[in-house]
Amino acid sequence: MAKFGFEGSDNEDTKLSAVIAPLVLSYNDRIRPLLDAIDKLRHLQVMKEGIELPTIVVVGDQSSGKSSVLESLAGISLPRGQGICTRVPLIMRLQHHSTPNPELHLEYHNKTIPTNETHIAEAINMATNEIAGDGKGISNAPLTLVVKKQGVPDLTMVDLPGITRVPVHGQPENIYEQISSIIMEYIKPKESIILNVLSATVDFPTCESIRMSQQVDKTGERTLAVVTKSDKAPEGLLEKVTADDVNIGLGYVCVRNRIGEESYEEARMEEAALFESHHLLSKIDKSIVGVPVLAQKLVQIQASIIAKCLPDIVKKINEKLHANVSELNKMPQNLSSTAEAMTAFMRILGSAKESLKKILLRGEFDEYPDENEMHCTARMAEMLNEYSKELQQTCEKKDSTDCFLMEEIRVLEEAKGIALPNFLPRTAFLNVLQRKVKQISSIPVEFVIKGWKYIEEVVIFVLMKHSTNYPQLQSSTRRAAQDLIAKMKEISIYRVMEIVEMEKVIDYTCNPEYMTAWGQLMVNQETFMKVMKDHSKPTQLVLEGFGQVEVGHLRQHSAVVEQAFDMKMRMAAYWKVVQQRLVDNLALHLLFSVQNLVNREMEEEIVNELMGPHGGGIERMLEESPSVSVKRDRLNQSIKLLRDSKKVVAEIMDRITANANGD
Ligand SMILES: Nc1nc2c(ncn2[C@@H]2O[C@H](COP(=O)(O)OP(=O)(O)OP(=O)(O)O)[C@@H](O)[C@H]2O)c(=O)[nH]1
Repeated sequence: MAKFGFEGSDNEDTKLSAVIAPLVLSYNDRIRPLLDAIDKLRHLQVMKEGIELPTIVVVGDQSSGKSSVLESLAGISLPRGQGICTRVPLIMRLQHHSTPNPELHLEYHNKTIPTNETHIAEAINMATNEIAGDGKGISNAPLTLVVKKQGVPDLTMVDLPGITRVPVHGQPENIYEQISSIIMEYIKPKESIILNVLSATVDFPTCESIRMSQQVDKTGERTLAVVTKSDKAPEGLLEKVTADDVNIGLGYVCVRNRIGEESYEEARMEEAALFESHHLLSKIDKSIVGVPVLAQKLVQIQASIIAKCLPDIVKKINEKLHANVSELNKMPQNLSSTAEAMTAFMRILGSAKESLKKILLRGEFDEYPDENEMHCTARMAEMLNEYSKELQQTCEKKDSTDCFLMEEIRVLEEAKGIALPNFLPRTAFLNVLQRKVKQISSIPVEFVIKGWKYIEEVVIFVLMKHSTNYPQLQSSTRRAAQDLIAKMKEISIYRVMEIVEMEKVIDYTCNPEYMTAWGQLMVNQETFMKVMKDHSKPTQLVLEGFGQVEVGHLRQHSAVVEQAFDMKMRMAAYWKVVQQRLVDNLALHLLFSVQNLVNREMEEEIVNELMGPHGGGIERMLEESPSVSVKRDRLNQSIKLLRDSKKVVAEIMDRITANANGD
């Protein structure tokens, strides 16, 4: 109990265990305003905003005596009996009031139904039937019972349906799962105090309610056990509560509830007499027996948990309020004229265009610092590098599988004509070039397809992000972007195929690198030819640009080998130029296309699409989309709720401060 810092001595508790009304004397005045504030917050349903309130939750196995405990505390009759009685969460607000006439009412479905002590059980049953249906089903929609009565402790508790594993006749098959999920919802928050009602007639470790509370409160620091039916099973009760096999951090209170048609006062007298004179029960310490002790403990626990949770509640209310107000401010204004709609539309297009310029053209990604996919210039550079590497690797792979110079020799043999032998036939060179280009011809096309796919994803993401507040614009905007990019991709593919085709049929460069590279490669020719002619020399040699090659097989082609070597070296020098051109041209083309897309064509295409037969026109922006208006309503409601809640907690905090200052 020290965990919550409770005050009050055992002696005081002992005195209270005598039959007295009111049940709790001293705490009410101090606790009442705090509890009222929490009850007001509960009534405002601040829990809907994810803010948990300190709550005493009553759990227990079916027929363990939960309702009986509550009626003992409230001094009224609740529906009691065999089988399931509590079918909805019953929020019970007990309030001491000074007038002798009790006032009772039920609150549910936004209505208040006054009732009285005689008809309360009946009224609860009717309300339960209205909430959960006439059968045996259960519901998690709560029913509130307010009891204002002289002498009751100021306490708010939630009684939950009793846990049962076996559905009784007429109950749904999954009754256990339904009840467990309601119980879990209430006992999980760390702000909840679990009042675990255990019947003295059962073995505590076998109780389902113990199993459940242990799941959420392992150390038991927020669990208090009430042992009912002490009169029915007095043997061994003292040992059971002393042994504490089930880890109850806040301790045990043994009670004897009202039995049969006893009046409330009679029941209290019977209970006091039982614990006073029963030969076994009288041995239990008086600080842990009787309903008055239970009332006292609950009031203390409630006060300390409220005091502990209140600052956090205030903080959470303020945070949520702030977050919701700024979200509402970010929402679009309601547009009322075409001019306003046009301005909003142009603003969206303008901001999307600026965003795309930044990420696609200028490489500024301050809007998306953590989303690597949106760092477009870097991603496109990576794609280009990969493409360049793939071009190179594909050629090298092919070269390494062929025997050195054999392709050139074959082509030269076929290009032979009646002509002077030392002229390199151009057709042979073009033939080899064609084969090489053919080997890599699909790579540039795949590159542009991949590039456009990426650009499309980025463009659509940015457009959707900037038009989130106008979902009615999004389908035509998306369509326009997709159509435009599809068109541009087609053009790119055509253009790339043309570039590849040019490389295939024409051999030209003005790049001086070609001559330089050829010159460097030809330095090896003399050594190579010596090996060809002098059969005593080793047939392996290292050639600049080719590494170690085997040349023995070429000695039988001495007529063309020199020419083949020359052709290979020309091709090697020229191929570097071709590869470079294929990378440079595609990079220039793609960047140029992206510039056109962002700077000119996108805007035009989107406007045309929106104004076109399927676009719906700019007027569509005037109709607020249902999702936006639902969101606006939700935010407004939530802001109102939080403002009301803030007022409630502000009042109580002012009071606490005033008290602390001794006002
Ligand atoms: N002898 C005796 N009987 C008790 C005591 N407490 C409860 N009962 C009886 O046990 C039965 C079940 O009590 P309820 O209070 O309806 O139990 P419950 O846990 O609210 O039941 P459900 O909500 O339906 O699960 C009733 O017949 C009560 O009269 C007690 O201290 N002594």
